[in-house]
Amino acid sequence: MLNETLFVGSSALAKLAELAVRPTISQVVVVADTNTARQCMPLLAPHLPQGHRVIEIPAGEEYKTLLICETLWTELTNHHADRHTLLINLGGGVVTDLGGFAAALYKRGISFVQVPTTLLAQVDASVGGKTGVDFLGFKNQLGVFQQPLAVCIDPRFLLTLDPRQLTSGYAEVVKHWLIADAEAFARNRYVGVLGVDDWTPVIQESVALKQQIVAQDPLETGLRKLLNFGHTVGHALESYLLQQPGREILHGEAVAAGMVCEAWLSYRKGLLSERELEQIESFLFSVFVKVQFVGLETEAIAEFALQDKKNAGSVINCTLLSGIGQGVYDQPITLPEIAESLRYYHRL
Ligand SMILES: NC(=O)c1ccc[n+]([C@@H]2O[C@H](COP(=O)([O-])OP(=O)(O)OC[C@H]3O[C@@H](n4cnc5c(N)ncnc54)[C@H](O)[C@@H]3O)[C@@H](O)[C@H]2O)c1
Ligand SMILES: O=C(O)C(=O)C[C@@H](O)[C@H](O)[C@H](O)COP(=O)(O)O
Ligand SMILES: [Zn+2]
Repeated sequence: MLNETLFVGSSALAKLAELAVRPTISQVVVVADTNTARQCMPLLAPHLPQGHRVIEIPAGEEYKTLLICETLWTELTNHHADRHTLLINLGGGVVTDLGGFAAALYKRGISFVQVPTTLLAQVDASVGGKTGVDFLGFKNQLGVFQQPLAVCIDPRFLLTLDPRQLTSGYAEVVKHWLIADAEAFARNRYVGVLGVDDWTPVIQESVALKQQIVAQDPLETGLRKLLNFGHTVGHALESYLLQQPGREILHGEAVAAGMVCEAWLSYRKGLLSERELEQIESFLFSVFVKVQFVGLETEAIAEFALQDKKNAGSVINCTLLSGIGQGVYDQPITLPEIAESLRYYHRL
């Protein structure tokens, strides 16, 4: 069962204000990163109760770690935050993942509200209860499923977002189309990154699609693995490049590359037609910059997939496509196949 309450639109923060003054809440603590503390706090602040505290963490994927959780837990402890504390996570997927995880563990669990401020977090990361941090260079290696009290999505936060970050978030929107909405893909495939003034309908559609899947399988025993399309190869690429200073890429950029590789694997396994593969590739390359690596690196990148959470024993399970708008999960693939898909991507 999902118990998260979702609000999308310019009244979402007013809903948060109502939640934050519940008499059962002892104190309100906002977690923000250095950028969202500066650029997003002005929109949120009028909706916060008096006496709230703000804890700032450094911005960026390299800080989605246990060490930063410890600094957060230390601050909470030093300020006598009890079990009735409400944590408000104000930021992109790094803040919502880490803040949700930290809330789930502090005193065995305190309530938290997600206030996502990037497109990626608004269409994906803040919804569905996956929280966690990276560990030993592997993405989200430590985490829990824990639903927030609410998710409050105000698209006005996107006004200060860097265009590269906006495009990165768009990858998860496209992922949702490819696994479950052929009509939306067909409607948008000649458009490029949507040049819309109001992201509200795009966010609403994407979130509804994700919620529909999560509601049927919140703990990812089966169907939810559809939401991981592009991530077996995408996370491998993201993790590999994260370890190489100066070559880091954004999560959505990695997922976009991963979707090309996994669409090609789907084609190679006879699940996807050549025409569909070509449509997916040409759309993705029209929107996302090509991720740079050399052919010699493909084996080392593929190795990261050995830690993918969908795996069972030595079998690497991937989510593939049996058509545009039709994901299929638990498709076994091998390390050489992953490396080959990366070489295919590299040659394109
Ligand atoms: N839990 C999930 O279901 C889920 C889903 C998808 C992705 N993720 C995770 O999300 C993370 C990526 O999230 P992201 O792409 O939001 O990155 P991010 O959280 O690093 O945010 C990107 C950058 O934008 C800045 N920023 C955020 N909002 C801003 C705003 N409104 N204006 C100006 N600057 C702003 C941040 O400070 C940061 O520098 C990855 O760690 C990924 O694994 C989780
Ligand atoms: O919500 C989900 O389920 C997803 O898989 C969404 C992904 O976009 C997201 O990147 C997620 O954090 C990946 O999870 P992981 O289990 O592969 O770490
Ligand atoms: Zn993702």
